[in-house]
Amino acid sequence: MALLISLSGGFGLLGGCATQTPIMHSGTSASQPVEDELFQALGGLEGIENIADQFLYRLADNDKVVHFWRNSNIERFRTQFVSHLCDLSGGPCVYEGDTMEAVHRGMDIRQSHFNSVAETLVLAMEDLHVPTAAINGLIARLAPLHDAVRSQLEN
Ligand code: HEM
Repeated sequence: MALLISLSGGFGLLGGCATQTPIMHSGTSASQPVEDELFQALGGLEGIENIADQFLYRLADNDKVVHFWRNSNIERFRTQFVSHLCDLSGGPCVYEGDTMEAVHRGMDIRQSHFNSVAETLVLAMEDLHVPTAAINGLIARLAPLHDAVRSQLEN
């Protein structure tokens, strides 16, 4: 239940992108922000951090998939996840972690696992009253990553 929280020592202590200066996309200037509507609709960086935290709280209660994070550094995951969602939604972050394929290789993620993680993310956003259009917008940007995340096994 409180597995993830105990691993991380409490979310209140977690660091995140907000405390750092976001890395701007190359080719941009202060007068030409790359932030798009989806990033704004998600509540900006603070909103995305809240989404990541709520996602982790819900994940801790999700017996179908929580074991995948058993050996993970949750604070690191949280930082990278925020950066990835910020980048993906058009915010001023540059995700510099490994590719989705490399990160998830060998985890044997099945379709049911993928669906459960996606559902957990949607429920987390609903908890926070993120507008439905923004939820759908983020899911639409995550969907193309499906094949990179999922194992090749058909199951
Ligand atoms: C579109 C869907 C997904 C996206 C965009 C995504 C994104 C990410 C990101 C950005 C990270 C952090 C990478 C890093 O540490 O550098 C990560 C790590 C991780 N993801 Fe996913 N993920 C997705 C689906 C899933 C699913 C379905 C599972 C399992 C059922 C999963 C399990 C994990 C685990 C366990 C880690 C931590 C790996 C570690 O500790 O090194 N992910 N994911």
